[in-house]
Amino acid sequence: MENYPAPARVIVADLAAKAAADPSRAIAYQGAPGANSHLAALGYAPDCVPLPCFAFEDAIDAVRNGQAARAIIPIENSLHGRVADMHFLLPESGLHIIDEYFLRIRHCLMAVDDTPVKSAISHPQALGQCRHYLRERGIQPVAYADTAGAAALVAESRKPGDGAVAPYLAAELYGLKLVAENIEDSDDNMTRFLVLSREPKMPEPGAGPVMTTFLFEVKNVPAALYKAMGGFATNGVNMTKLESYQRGASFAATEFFCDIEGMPGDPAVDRALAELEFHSKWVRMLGSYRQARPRT
Ligand SMILES: O=C(O)C(=O)Cc1ccccc1
Repeated sequence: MENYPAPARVIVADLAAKAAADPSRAIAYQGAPGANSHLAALGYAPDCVPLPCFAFEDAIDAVRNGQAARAIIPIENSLHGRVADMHFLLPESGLHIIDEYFLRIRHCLMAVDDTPVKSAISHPQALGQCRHYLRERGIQPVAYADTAGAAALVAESRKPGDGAVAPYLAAELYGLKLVAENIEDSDDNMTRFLVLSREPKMPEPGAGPVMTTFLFEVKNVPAALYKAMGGFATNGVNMTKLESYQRGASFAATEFFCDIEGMPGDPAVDRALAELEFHSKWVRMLGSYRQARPRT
């Protein structure tokens, strides 16, 4: 609680008390009340209690220790790429991906008064999504833990010329004046969120395909990745994401974050995963869930 700027603490305390009264309704997220992840929790489950957590690890711990039934974590954005390093957070978390959720991200510039804004404080992802708007006006981006936390900080410091880039709700919660709305550099500014749970869950019935997300590390031999991927091609399993990421001092891009259509138990998927495992040092399944937005 003490990590948050003072204007956010009373709201955080209220939400924490509501979550403690009924953890089954609580959805933990990283950030202060009014952050995009707060909006995502309410959009995904309107009757939930959004539980603000200062760091991603705190949101994951809240699910692990039973303070919240689920966590909702931003993973990638259509304008600015990867948001959270889930491949670092998830494997050791012991949690399962049970759903995905897409939120249209709308950024507002807000301040305590009408002084021209010289610095915009916000989450690096939000600053990156408004890069052209800020640059064209000579506004200096300043990184902070999250968007709404930045708004609470501006409301607390009341320094003339400081602004925050945050959702409209944050301006309301922390009593800031709106300088501009929808300052993101493109209209199709979407963030994909993953919903995490202690227990795996069968994908909900629905029109879209089932998705499965997993991590793997290929053996460091020629053509290992090519051969590891071959099983998906020969079995007709559609791969919608393959991202390499760096972990450890090897600096060899051999670890990957992958999304496919289908799930274990599908014969074609099982055959493809068997070939993947043969050419990999390890494979870590993170969860299966219904596709929430078609991959066009
Ligand atoms: O800081 C927030 O509002 C977050 O929830 C993180 C974030 C920031 C920008 C886009 C999506 C999520």
